[in-house]
Amino acid sequence: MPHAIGQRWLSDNESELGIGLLSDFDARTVTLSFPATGDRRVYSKNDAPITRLTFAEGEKIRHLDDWQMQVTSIEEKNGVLVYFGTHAETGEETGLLETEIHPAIIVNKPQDRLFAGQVDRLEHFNLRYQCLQQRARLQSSELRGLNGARIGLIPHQLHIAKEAGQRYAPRLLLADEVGLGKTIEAGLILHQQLLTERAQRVLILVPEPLLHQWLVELLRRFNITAALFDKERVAEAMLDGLNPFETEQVVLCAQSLLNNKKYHEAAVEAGWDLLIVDEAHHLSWDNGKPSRSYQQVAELADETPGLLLLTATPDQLGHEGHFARLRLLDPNRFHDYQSFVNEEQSYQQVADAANALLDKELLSDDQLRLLNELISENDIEPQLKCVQDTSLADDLRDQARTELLQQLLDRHGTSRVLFRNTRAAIQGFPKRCLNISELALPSAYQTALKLNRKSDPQEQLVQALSPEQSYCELEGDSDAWLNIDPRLDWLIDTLAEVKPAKVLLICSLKRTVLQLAEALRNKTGMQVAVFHEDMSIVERDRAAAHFADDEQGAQILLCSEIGSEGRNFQFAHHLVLFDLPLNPDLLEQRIGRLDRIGQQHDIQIHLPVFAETAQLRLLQWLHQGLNAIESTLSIGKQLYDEFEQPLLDGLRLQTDAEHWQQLLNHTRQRRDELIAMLESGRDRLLEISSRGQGSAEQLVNAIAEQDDDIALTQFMLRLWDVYGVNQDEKGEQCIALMPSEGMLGGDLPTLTEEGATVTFDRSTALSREDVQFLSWDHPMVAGAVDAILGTTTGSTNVAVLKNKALPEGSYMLQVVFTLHAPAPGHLQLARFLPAEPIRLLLDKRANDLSDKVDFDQLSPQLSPIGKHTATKLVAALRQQLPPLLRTAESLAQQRAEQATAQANQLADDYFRAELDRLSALKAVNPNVRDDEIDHLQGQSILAQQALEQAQVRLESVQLIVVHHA
Ligand SMILES: Nc1ncnc2c1ncn2[C@@H]1O[C@H](COP(=O)(O)OP(=O)(O)OP(=O)(O)O)[C@@H](O)[C@H]1O
Repeated sequence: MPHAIGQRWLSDNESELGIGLLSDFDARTVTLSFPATGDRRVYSKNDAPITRLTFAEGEKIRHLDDWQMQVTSIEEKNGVLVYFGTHAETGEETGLLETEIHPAIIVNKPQDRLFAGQVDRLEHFNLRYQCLQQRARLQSSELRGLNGARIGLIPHQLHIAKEAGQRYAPRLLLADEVGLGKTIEAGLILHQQLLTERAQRVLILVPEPLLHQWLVELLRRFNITAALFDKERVAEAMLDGLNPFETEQVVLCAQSLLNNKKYHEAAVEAGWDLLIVDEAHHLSWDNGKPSRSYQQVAELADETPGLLLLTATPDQLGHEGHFARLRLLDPNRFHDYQSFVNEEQSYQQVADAANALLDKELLSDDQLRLLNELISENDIEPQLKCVQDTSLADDLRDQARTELLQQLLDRHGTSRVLFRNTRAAIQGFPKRCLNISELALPSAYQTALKLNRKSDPQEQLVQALSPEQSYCELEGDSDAWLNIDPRLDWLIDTLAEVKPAKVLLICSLKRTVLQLAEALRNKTGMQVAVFHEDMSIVERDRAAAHFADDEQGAQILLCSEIGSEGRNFQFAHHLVLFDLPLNPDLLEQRIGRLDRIGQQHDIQIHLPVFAETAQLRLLQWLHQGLNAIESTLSIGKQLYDEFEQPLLDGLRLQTDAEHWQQLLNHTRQRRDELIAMLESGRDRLLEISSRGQGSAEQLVNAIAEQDDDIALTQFMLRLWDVYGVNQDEKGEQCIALMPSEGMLGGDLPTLTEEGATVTFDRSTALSREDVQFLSWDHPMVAGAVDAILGTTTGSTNVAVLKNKALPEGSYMLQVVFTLHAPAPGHLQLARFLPAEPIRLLLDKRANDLSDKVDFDQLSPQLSPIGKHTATKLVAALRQQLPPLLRTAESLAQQRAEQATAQANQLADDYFRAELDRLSALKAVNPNVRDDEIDHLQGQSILAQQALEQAQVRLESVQLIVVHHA
C-alpha cells in the first residue's frame, strides 16, 4: 500500500497511543504522530509493526468534532481515503476525510482490533473461549461458595450452609453442640453470601480470645481476609477523622471493643449487610433485663439485614435468654415469651407426625388425621395416598414422604431460624472416658476448715469446693497450699504416665493456673504453657502454639475458664479438670475443647477430687445425676436451675448422705424425663430439620463429584501455560507455581513473588496447611478468568485449516458473543440467563455451520500463522468480513432473544414459586419475615427489568483460512 501523508495507522504493539497520523516518510522510514497522546514514532519502512486503519461499508466512524457517521461508500484521493455516509445525528449525507477521524478512538472491540491488525495468538483465542465457558459455569453453579472451602465434607454442615447461605439476609441461630463446626457453618454461609454479592459488608463479633482463631480459620479455610480491629487501630482511624468501620468490608473484632460508646456508635453508623456473633450465649437476658452486650448487639441487629448468632449452649443462661436471642433474630415473631413456651409444647405432636413419616410404615388412621390437621391449609391427599399405596415403587412413596415432611417442618417450630446438630444424631464421635482419682483430704485442710468456718452461704460454698483457700488464709500465704496439696503430685504423676501425650488442664481461676504452673516448673523443670484472661491475644496465641508444637512444645497447657471457650485443642486427648464448674454448660464448653471434629482418640478426662467433700458431691451430681461428663447434655442449665437450692445445700454439706442420694436419684429421673420429652418433641424436630433428610448426602455427593472432575485441573494447567506461570509437579498431588515476568494478565491473586504450592485434591489440602486448595471458588481461578476476560487478550485470531475436503483459499469466521444484562451482582441473574457464550461459525457465504462443527472439534484442526500473513489475509478480506460479522450478530441476536425469553420464563417461575412458598409458609409459620417476601418481590421486578435490557456483546472473532500445504 503506497504511503501518503494524512493516512491513519495503528501501532501493533502500542495500541494505547490511539490512532496515528502518517506525518512523514522517505525511502527507508515512516513517521507517525499520535495526536491523542502527543507521541511520535519513526519506523523502518520494511518491517514496521503498524497497520493501516480502514473502515468498511456499514461501519461507524467518529469525526474529530465528535459526531458519528455510518459509512455507505469509500473513495481514495491521493492515497488518502474519503468516507461517505449518513450523519448519525442529522441524518444528512456527508463525507469524512481519513485525516478527520477522531484520534482517541480506542481500538478494543474485537472486530476493530482484527481490522487494525491486532491479531492474537491461537492459544490465547482458545483460552478466552474457555474462560467464557468457565465463567458461565461458575456463575450458575449451585455449589458456589460451598465446594471451595478447605473442609471435610460433613453433611450436616453443608446442609445448614446451603439452606441459609442462599437466603436473602439470613437471620439464624447456629446452635450445634460444642465442636461440631458452627464456625465452619458460619464461614460457609459467609463465603456464599460474599461470592454471590448478597453481602458485601460484614461485621464479625467474637470473644477476644477467639479473634486470632477466627482470623486464621476464615483465611485458611475460605480465603476470606478479614480486617482485625483492636483499640489501637480504631482509635488511630478516629484521630484521622474517619469512621474506622467504614474503611474495611469484612471486619473482625472483639465484642468488648464495642463497650466503648464511641466505637459502638461508629460500628452502628457504618452499616452492614451481615452481622455474625460468636458465643452468643454471652448476650444474656437476666430477670427480664438485657445485658449491656445484648443491647449492643440488638442495636446492630436492628440495622443489619443478615444476622448469624453462634452458640453451642443456647440455654446456658436460661430459657428466657434463649428466647431473647431468638428475638434478636426476629422481634416480630418472638415477642412474647409465654406464647413461645406454649408453642414449644405443641412440638411433641408435630414430632410424632414427623416420626411416623420417617418410620416408613403405613400410617394409622390417627396419624393420617394428625397430618391432615397439621397441614390443613394444603391439599395433601395425593401425597398421603401415595404413601399408603403399597403397590407403588418405593422411591415414589419416599418422595411423597419427603414432601410431607418438608411441609411439616416448614410450617412448625423454629426450623427456619434455629439449627442444632447433636453428637447423638451424627454419631461416629470418640468416647469420653472419666478417670476419677479420689484423694484423701489433707489433715491441715480439715483443721483449716474447722477453724475458719464462714457464715456467708456463698463463702461457705467456695470454701467447701476449694478447701485450699481456707488453709491459705490461715497461713497468710496464698501459695502455701502447694506445699501440702496431694493434687500437685497427682498431676505430676499423671503427666508422667501419659507422656508424651499432650494434656490440657482447665480450672476456674487465673490464680490457680499461675500457681500450679510455677509449682510444676519448680518441682519438675518441665515446660509449661499457660493461658488466662490477663494475657494479650498475642501472648495467648503464642501459648496455644507452644502447646501445639509436637517437638519442642510444652506437654501441658494450663487454662483458666477463658481457655474453655471456642478454642481448638483436639490434637490433645487428655483433659484434666482441676476443679468443676457449677454450671453444666461450662463443663460442656471445657470438654468441648477436645471433643471436637477432628479428634482421633477417645478422650480421657482426669479428675482429682477430695474424698468425702463437696468436690466429690459436685462430681456425683454432674456425673451420676446428669451424666454430663461422659455425654453431652443440652438441658444442663435447666436442671441446675431446677435443683439449685438442694444442690447448693448438699454441697455445703448441710444434707446427710441419704438425702444427698435422693437428690442424685431425683436429678437422674428428671433428666431422663426431660430428655425423653425433648427427644420426642423440640429436639427431634430440630434434629430432623438440621440434618437435612437425604438432601445433605446428595449435596456431599455433588461436591465430591465436582472434586473428582478433572475439568478444573485441565483448565488451570492450560491457563498457567498460556498465562506464563511456571509449574513444577511436586508429587503427592501438589504443584509448585512461580510467576514469570510479564504474565499475560498481570499478577494472579494468591500467587506471590515467592510462588505458591497448590493442590486440586481435598484430602491433600486438609492435611497440608501450606498448600492452597484450588477449586472453582478459589480467588486464583476466578482472578485468572477475570484477568483474561478483562483485557482484549485472545479476542482476535487468524488461523489456518488444513482440510483437503474444502477448497483452497476458502474461509470461515468463528465468532463468539456473550449475552449481557446490566444487573446488580446480588440478583444472581446468571441463574436464569445462560452466561454460556454464543458461538457461531459461518462460511464465506454466511451459511451457519455452528451446529455441524463445534468449537472443540474444530480447534485441534487449526494451526497458527505468523502475524504478518495474518494481517495481510485480513486486509485482503477487509470488505468481505464486515457483512459476515453483521450476519453473525443477527444470528446471535436471534439466539439471544430465545435465551432471554426463556430466562424471563425461568425467573418468573422461580419467583412465583418462591413467593407462593414463602407466603404459604408465612400463613402458618411466622418465622418467615415480611422483608424476605418484600425482597423477593423487589428482586423479581429487578430481574424482569434487567432481562429487558439484555444485549449481545462480541467477545472474540477468528478468521479461518483453508490452506492445503
Ligand atoms: N468440615 C470440617 N472439616 C475440617 N475440619 C472441621 C470441619 N468442621 C469442623 N472442623 C474443625 O473442628 C473443630 C470444631 O469446629 P468449630 O470451631 O467450627 O466448632 P464450633 O461448633 O464452633 O465449636 P465451639 O462450640 O467450641 O465454638 C475446628 O478445629 C474446626 O476447624
